[in-house]
Amino acid sequence: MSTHDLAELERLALELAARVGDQLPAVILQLLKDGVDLSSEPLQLDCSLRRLDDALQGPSNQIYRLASVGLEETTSRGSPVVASNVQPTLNSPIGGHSPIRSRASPLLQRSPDELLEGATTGLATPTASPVGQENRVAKSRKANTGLRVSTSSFDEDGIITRQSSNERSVSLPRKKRLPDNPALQPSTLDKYIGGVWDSIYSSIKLDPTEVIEQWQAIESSGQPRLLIDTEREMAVHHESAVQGVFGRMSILTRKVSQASRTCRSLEVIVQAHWVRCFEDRVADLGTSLTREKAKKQTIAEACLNFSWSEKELRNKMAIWKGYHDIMESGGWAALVFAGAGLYRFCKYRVSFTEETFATLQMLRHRFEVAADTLHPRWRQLLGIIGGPTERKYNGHPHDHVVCGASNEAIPLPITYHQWDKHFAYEHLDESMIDEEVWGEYDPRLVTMDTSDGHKCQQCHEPQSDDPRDNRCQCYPNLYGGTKAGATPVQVYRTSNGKNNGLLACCAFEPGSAVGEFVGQITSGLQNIDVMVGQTDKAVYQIWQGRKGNFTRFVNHSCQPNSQYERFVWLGTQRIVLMSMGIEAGEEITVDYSESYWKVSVFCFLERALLTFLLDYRIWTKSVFVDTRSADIEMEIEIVICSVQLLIANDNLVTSKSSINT
Ligand SMILES: C[S@@+](CC[C@H](N)C(=O)[O-])C[C@H]1O[C@@H](n2cnc3c(N)ncnc32)[C@H](O)[C@@H]1O
Repeated sequence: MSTHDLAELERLALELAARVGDQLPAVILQLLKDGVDLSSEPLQLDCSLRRLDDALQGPSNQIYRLASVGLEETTSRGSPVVASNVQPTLNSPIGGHSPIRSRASPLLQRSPDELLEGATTGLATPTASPVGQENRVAKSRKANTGLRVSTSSFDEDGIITRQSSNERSVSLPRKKRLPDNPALQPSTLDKYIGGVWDSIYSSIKLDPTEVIEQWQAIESSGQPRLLIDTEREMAVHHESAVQGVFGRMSILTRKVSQASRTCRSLEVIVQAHWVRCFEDRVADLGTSLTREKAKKQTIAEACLNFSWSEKELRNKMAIWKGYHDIMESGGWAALVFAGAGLYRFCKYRVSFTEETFATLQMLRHRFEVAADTLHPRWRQLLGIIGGPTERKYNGHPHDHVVCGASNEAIPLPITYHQWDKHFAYEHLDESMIDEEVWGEYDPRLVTMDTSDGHKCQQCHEPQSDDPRDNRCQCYPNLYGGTKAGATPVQVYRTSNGKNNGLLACCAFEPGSAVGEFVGQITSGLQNIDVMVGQTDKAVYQIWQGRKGNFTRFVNHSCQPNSQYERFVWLGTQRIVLMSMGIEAGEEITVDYSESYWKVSVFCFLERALLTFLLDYRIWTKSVFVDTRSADIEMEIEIVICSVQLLIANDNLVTSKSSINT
């Protein structure tokens, strides 16, 4: 077959796929308008080829089913969540949903018999036309799609699991009833742990130098330098000066708040440590006195040093003992990063049970991994009590894989050594273009009118990286210049054969972004896990095998708690992992079996048709695409009028096709 024929075939396959992709949304919309409930039964899209010679023999001709794609999730599941911020786009055949998850097309490995049986296929890789494209084959790992949600609240890894699959619905979060007087409510363990994660992943900077700097600034001039400058500018009193004052005051307030937060951590460190010293002193006196007398004498000594009454001291001690116990089980990070609820947690002691301390012990290394990697100087605070100030976990937060109950975290590369002794992973904040493939071109660029600046395709508000100009609030934690700090997720070691997975440390509201799918923008990879992106101009792959971000560790589940969404930021397509309601402590999962590629019928058909035509050298007249549910049966017939695709004779003739539905 000549190159020209191949090109013609490819063009034909693309055209067919485009037509199917174009018509499908309208067909589904029409069905919805006709009142057909597409959510009650699974919909199926079948793609078949019929041999022309069979067709000529009559209606009993053999139909070659190429692939079968369930459509139910594209019409029902995603909609409620995305309704608020995702509009259908031209590029997604079924309403702006997920791009596809690509694995090598099983079609490529199938025998004609298997094809005739019409087995459901996997995903096809796209045809892109980047510079220097080559087929690079890498090791393939098969996804097992059998993950089911169990019923316990904590599994053996200390991971929260769902109570029932029904909870996985995408309804918006229910508002919690506020307690009558929140300030007086005792803090529960969940709230406490949430507070620790919140502050570890917040922008606070726990570092003794913060306190020293502020103190020195006050001492040297009577008041902070920042304020003196500010007042000078205020005298001028024109608009930019007011703005300047505001800016400086914001910085001063931030620094003093940081210093105050650091002081609070220092305070609880010394108070918890004081309890340990108290116990030592009691033990020391206990060598010559009864324990009761030893304790009484130690309290008397302390009252003298603090200048407090015994009652006052005992009240404080009760709280400090709480700090000490938390530190003993959850480690120093559990105490140092405790949120505002720490005092109440220890005062009411409602959750001071064995289970609580077992849970904190389980989280100890997880807290430490996050604290050490995100706040490299936090352990310096322990210097105040002569504690160890050296970091245990260095590098990037996701260089460490946290393990089940109370085990130390292990280095990420070790978890891949069974497949690759030299495994290394480079953490990226932004995707990188594979220049060998795309040169200078970014295949994620979409065609759009920017005469009026960049407008969001979903909310239609102006987009900008400068937060003062940006009005798009679609995924505010990812785009718009007010990026939050690190995402509260950790790589964890699963115990059920999935190798690593991704854990949520904090809850993610339905519809909020967990993160962007970041990796190497490439093309032409086969037999390897890649995400396929598609714009009106190009089809590209995002590969995360050796570089990327944490979305690389998201496993498949048939009852996922997140999904991928296309989003265009400043004219460049992004793929965002969006929460469908993720609880703190839960594994983050997506459905990357059929549901990813089923929405991109376009890519799938394109490859399926092409492969079939090329491999089996048949000539065809019609392609049928059916959508079916249990009670409705319909058929979208794509009739290619007088197509003569005579590949066997190396003689390719095509004519214009038309589609009937
Ligand atoms: C994107 S990676 C996810 C992270 C992966 N578990 C790891 O350790 O690198 C996809 C691969 O994870 C594995 N995987 C994902 N979900 C799975 C599941 N539910 N059951 C078994 N393996 C799964 C498969 O090997 C798949 O090719």
